[in-house]
Amino acid sequence: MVKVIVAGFKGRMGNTTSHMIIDHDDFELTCVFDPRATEKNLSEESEFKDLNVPVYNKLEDINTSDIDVWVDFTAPSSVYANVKFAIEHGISPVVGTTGMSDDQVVELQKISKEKKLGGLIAPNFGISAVLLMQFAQQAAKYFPDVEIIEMHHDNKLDAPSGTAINTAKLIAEVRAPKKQGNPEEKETLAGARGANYEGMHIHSVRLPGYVAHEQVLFGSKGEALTIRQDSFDRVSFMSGVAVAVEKIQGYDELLVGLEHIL
Ligand SMILES: NC(=O)C1=CN([C@@H]2O[C@H](COP(=O)(O)OP(=O)(O)OC[C@H]3O[C@@H](n4cnc5c(N)ncnc54)[C@H](O)[C@@H]3O)[C@@H](O)[C@H]2O)C=CC1
Ligand SMILES: O=C(O)C1=N[C@H](C(=O)O)C[C@H](O)C1
Repeated sequence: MVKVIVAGFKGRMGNTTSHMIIDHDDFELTCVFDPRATEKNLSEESEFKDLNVPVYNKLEDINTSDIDVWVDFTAPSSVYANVKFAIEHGISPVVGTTGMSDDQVVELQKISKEKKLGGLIAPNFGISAVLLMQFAQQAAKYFPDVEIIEMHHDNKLDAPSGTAINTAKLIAEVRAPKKQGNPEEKETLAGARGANYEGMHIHSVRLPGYVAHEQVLFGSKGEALTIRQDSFDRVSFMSGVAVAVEKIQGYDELLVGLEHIL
């Protein structure tokens, strides 16, 4: 039985993940954490009324003695401190929260390596997004002119999305830096061309009704290729989270990308 804490359990992803952990035969929801929580036990919530799961709202109060895996769906401002805390207490992190800097990820990888502790940061747990990133990397070898459009619900805190940044990073591994478009182009409205990652433009759309969607557009002489994925529901991320929770203790370093454990 894998003993799991869900950080950010009061949020959209944290709630969906808590249900998945509870329903999974091989996982036990040991406790949950969210600074927004006022209850002391999950049983105080009607949807969890038959459970006995301690609730924490302060990091330093968490009883870390019997937790194997820390699932984090919190916020860009808190994820680094949470994951560092987990690693320092020998708990394998499975991290979906986006918005960490490259330096923060490198620092966490260093601490994990010293402790020989398995962990995963996945910019996206959806298989459609993992495949989109792989297909996009493959296509970029032949189509170096590319733009990324990511579309999300309007409560999202970070832009561009972690998935869009990761897509651009994967493409950059196979594509020489390139300035796209007309060298003389000028924005008559600031931001019109979006963010720029090594010459690739990334556009962020935020709209009510959307969940998580991405398009990668490639253009060449007389032809174009568009790759698109859609997460219509947050359950789409759960099989990826479950695989990570199940397997992550078998590794001895902090990996980035679900594809490394599939
Ligand atoms: N990797 C993936 O596949 C996915 C990643 N995400 C990412 O997960 C994160 C959470 O997304 P949502 O659930 O939509 O956000 P949300 O805003 O619904 O939930 C975040 C929760 O974290 C809590 N929180 C804030 N600070 C905290 C802390 N220090 N410790 C513990 N909990 C804390 C908040 O009170 C809130 O309940 C975002 O960064 C989002 O981009 C979302 C969907 C899929
Ligand atoms: O905030 C979200 O919702 C999502 N965040 C992740 C990201 O930033 O890429 C993953 C997915 O797109 C949903």
